[in-house]
Amino acid sequence: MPDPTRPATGDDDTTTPATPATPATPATQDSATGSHGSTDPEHPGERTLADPAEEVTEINPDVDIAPEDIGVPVVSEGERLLEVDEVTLRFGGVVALNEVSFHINKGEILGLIGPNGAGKTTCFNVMTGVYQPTSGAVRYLGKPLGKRKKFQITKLGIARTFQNIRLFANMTALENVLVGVDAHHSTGVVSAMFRLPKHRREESQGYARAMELLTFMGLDGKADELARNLPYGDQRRLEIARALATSPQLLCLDEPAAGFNPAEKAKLMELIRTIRDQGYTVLLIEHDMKLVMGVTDRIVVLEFGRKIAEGSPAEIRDNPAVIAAYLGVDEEDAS
Ligand SMILES: Nc1ncnc2c1ncn2[C@@H]1O[C@H](COP(=O)(O)OP(=O)(O)OP(=O)(O)O)[C@@H](O)[C@H]1O
Repeated sequence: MPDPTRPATGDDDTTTPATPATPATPATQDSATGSHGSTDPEHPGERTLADPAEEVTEINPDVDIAPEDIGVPVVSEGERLLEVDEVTLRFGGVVALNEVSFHINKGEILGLIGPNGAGKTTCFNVMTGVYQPTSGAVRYLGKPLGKRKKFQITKLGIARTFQNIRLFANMTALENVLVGVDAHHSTGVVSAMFRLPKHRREESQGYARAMELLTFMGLDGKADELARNLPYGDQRRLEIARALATSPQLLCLDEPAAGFNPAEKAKLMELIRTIRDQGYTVLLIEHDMKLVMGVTDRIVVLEFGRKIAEGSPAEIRDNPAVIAAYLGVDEEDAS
């Protein structure tokens, strides 16, 4: 389970191949209090959680942010994009994932839910190369991810955000998105040093792409602000923009609504739907049931590392095993 107090170093960040020169400042929520609009003691005056009084940034849904061609095969709408096949992952005696199988079709929004410690984040970590499964396989576009490293998986078209925001806090909003764009650029150090034409072309295209994504998110006016100075909700949106900058086929969002007030959650639902409508497939871990039920096409439920249910939001809502898992009672008592 990720440490909520951990700094935003980008250590296991699939979208951020480089570590910034200046150590990033944590942009994390106060999980101990769960309070809204709190401040980071090291940076008085900076918000770390969405403030209910804060105006919610409006997105610009008409800006074209469809994934760019990054040279990987693209499957058609409704075809299988990713498959988790009998994946088991052990941490010593802890079986974090126990023969878990499910798949994600191109163009859908799939919810991955379950009580605390169910294995959701571990599942993301297996899908993004942070961990290798003890047994089983993850197949993307029909091929096993095998021992691919995080940056290789990013290049294949899988991007993620984190439960606890991991922006480069001392870089601007624009620079954070440019890091994502750079993930699939092909020119190397020599090209950059001599500013060869191909490098200059990639640079200006990357800048345009990053600005498009910021505009889509409603953050273009804040492009030059340091990530650490952005309101909490904008930091969350910026993290999504950075993930989209890698032009993924599959976008994995790990609790994107954590710390959000109801107005922010409503806007987030609109954002997720719009992202899907622009051609992305979305895998969503989220504890907020209203949001999950309202935005997903299908839901997979984990409990103690096992898949206990899979189906439409309506099916999941009425599933006795799911109700029991959430209420902590026996299935019979829940039915
Ligand atoms: N690196 C690790 N080393 C040892 N155990 C781990 C590690 N990562 C996760 N676990 C354990 O694996 C299980 C699943 O954890 P995971 O974080 O995937 O759950 P989760 O469903 O994401 O929970 P939450 O909703 O609280 O984030 C837990 O028992 C957790 O303690």
